Amino acid sequence: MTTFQYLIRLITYRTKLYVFNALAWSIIYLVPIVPGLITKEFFDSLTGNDSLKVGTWGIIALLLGASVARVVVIVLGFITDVQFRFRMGMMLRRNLLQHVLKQPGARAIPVSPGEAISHFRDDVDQSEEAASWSVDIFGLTCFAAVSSYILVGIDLQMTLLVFLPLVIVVSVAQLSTSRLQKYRAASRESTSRVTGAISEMFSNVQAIQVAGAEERVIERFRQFNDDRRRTMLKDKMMGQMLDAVFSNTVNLGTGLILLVAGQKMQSGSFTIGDFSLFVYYLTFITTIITNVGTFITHFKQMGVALVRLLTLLQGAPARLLTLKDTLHLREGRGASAGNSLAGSVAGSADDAPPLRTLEVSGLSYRFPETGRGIEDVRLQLKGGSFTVVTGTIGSGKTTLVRTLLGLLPKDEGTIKWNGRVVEDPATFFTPANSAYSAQIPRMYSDTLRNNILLGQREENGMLEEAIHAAVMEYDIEHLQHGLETMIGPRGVKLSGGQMQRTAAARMLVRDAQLYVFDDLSSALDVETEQKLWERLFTSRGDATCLVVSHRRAALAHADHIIVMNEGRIEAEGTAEELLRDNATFQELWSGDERAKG
Ligand SMILES: Nc1ncnc2c1ncn2[C@@H]1O[C@H](COP(=O)(O)OP(=O)(O)OP(=O)(O)O)[C@@H](O)[C@H]1O
Repeated sequence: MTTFQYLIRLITYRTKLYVFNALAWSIIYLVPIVPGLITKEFFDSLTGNDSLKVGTWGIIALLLGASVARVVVIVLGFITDVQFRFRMGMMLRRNLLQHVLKQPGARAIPVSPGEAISHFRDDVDQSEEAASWSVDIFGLTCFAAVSSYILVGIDLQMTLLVFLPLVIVVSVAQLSTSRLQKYRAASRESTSRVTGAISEMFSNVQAIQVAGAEERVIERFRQFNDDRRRTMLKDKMMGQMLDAVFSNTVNLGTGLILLVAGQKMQSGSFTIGDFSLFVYYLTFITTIITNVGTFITHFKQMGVALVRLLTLLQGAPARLLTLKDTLHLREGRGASAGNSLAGSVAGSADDAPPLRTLEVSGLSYRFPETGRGIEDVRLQLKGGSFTVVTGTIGSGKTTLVRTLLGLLPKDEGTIKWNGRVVEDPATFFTPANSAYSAQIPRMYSDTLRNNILLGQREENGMLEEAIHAAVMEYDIEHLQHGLETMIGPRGVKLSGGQMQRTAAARMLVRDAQLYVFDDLSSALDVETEQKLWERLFTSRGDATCLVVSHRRAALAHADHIIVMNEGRIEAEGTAEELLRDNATFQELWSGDERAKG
């Protein structure tokens, strides 16, 4: 999509509103024509050349009337402009958000959260700005057409002198736009890096402290800021230089007109009224030149914003950005697409039939950055079984469960629920079909209760059961406000083990047919870990469990164990079989023993 096509798509999002806005602003720009003519009339009345003959008070009344009319249309223009800009900006943000929400959870955005926020905020604002300024171009063109008609009628040569600067400035602006575009892109990039670094620092405070990396992190942050200062300076300097060129070209034109007008007035071919009209319109022509330049600048910057917004789409068609839809994410296209997806295969997220078998065949996913991941994974889970995926560090355990659940987009492979293909795992593997707890659980700045429930209604003692199964009851007793204790970024910091068990409770509080745990017990002491797996094993009822772990306490409960190595399944079987036949498993088993010892 070119910048121009993007602009057109933004404009046509609410065509009527845009036309109304353009009309309002055309009137705003045209209204000054009238006071110009009235002022000419006034000066001509002094020399007896006036044609209206309304007297001084009549002229004052006309000027007042024109001013009031202008104020009214300006208010109207701002109302339409705000309406148009808001809708356009919200449409872009909505479409971007909808796209991000539809992406596999683990690859929803291709940049850091800080950078993504900057795209949502600044690049959308930039696009709004350019589309909004395009309205002014209509008004300015109308003003230029009507005023030049009037001025040409008075004196062609003088009129050319008025409009000459316009041509020069537009040419200069055109020539320098590619450089401005480059500087703008660089300043945006460096701002994103600073925002991204702040976000990373705040979310990794503990890791930075533990690694004693404060100095290095601050040094890196300083470099980013220095870089930003340099690029911003270039960007601003270029902008200011263009501004200076715009205004000085106009001043030069003004000087020329004054010189020529002086000679003509001496010769009597030019009245004082004509002179006042030229001078009066010149002020507005200055605005025209500046505003045309501003629009060109905004248009070029919009091109930069478009490229950055498209990165958030991660290769999806550019038209997604400007799809015309209701601003509510839950209504219209979003909701209908969700229903049809879920309904097409293996039932919707709420009504999948009881799980008898979950089959995975040929499942592959390679991270584009490293080319590593999982390759041709084939496995089968029986309904009600307890399967543990184990393997050395980096062998692909997390990638396997994430690809299975649709959190990573599979490159190849089929997933079947009771023999029926699951077309969209991301939509399908959600409660009440499936629940998942990630390796690094996320906690929110809220009460422990809300962190577990995450919007789920509390009913039938499910919360207490989940807390018990997750071995959390002792911890809750010892927290000052129990379940109402504020945790997360601005509350009590939970230990790694408490976070893992909170995540387990969060998962268990949801009824699901398939529970997927990724490394749930790595931060637990031996006794708690033992208790946790026992309780999970007994409280899960008929549910099927897929557990990523290399811990004996988990392996001991497994009906079936899958050993991963280098992204592939190396061996499968019971603990007994694998202990007998598989060297990797023997190593993992004894490694866990050593870790405990
Ligand atoms: N975000 C990522 N980008 C690029 N490569 C990745 C990413 N995450 C994992 N990998 C690579 O994919 C491979 C599998 O990683 P994965 O995290 O699935 O292993 P794992 O067995 O779960 O390891 P661990 O026991 O440390 O959790 C590894 O080689 C890893 O380096």
